[in-house]
Amino acid sequence: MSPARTASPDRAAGTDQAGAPSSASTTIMSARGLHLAFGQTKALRGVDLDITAGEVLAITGPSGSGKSTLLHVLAGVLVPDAGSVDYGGTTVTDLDEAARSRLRLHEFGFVFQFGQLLPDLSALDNVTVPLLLTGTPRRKALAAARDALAELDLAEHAAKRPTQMSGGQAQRVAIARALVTGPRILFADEPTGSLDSLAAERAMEALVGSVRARGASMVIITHDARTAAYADREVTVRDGRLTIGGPGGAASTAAAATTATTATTAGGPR
Ligand SMILES: Nc1ncnc2c1ncn2[C@@H]1O[C@H](COP(=O)(O)OP(=O)(O)OP(=O)(O)O)[C@@H](O)[C@H]1O
Repeated sequence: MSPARTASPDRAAGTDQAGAPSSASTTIMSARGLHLAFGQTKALRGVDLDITAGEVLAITGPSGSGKSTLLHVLAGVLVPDAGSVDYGGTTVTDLDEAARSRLRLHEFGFVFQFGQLLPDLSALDNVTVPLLLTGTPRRKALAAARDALAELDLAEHAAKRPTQMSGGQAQRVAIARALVTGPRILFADEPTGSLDSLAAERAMEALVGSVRARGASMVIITHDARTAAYADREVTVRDGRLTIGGPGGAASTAAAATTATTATTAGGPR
């Protein structure tokens, strides 16, 4: 079993790692005192943030304020100069690149603005890839990928390559690819930024609906108020600091827990 797997919070609903009943507001990721500079540019200047199991958290803020940097540090893509990120009892920021890579592959999912699908592969093969990387046998991986595509209303497009689909369809393939491994946290960086408003709405409905149906958490960066409206909680980054929204305030956590508990597969805005 890889360190990434041992880092996972218990996947059985209702228990924590020690087997005790978990409250609906269990913190699954906790960041403290994050600082990161790129040369003279201080992208993060002391960020504290908690992510609760089952919550959809929007990170908003002006261009260049540090949103993507924060998301990449939380997801173990970047290592901060100071501060720590804890996930399920593992200090992500202490792991080496190989262990962080395993963690990303097994525990996290990623959706980016421009889907970043492999252009020469069909939708089905694109969604199958992460499962093959985690060691899932090919036949099982293909079946799971087909299910994920069907869930996003893409069954009839499975054989198409990304260039043969609309932007919205391709982005939904990217969502299926991010969800097919069953991530506990999905990190989405402007996932609808390249889409027109109708396609963006459809993609967000699919994304939030699928995340809630799985009881996963999502951290979503967005400039768009309509996208942020799907979140349970919103924090704002300015000049590398959180200016609105604390680590995971009681009121917002309770709201997120309520939403997670009562969530259906419908993913409409608040
Ligand atoms: N790899 C890098 N090298 C140098 N500077 C960087 C790098 N990545 C980010 N920065 C700088 O760090 C600051 C924060 O960037 P970041 O991408 O996190 O902002 P953002 O809020 O996500 O912006 P946007 O909304 O425009 O995507 C910016 O000043 C940016 O220019």
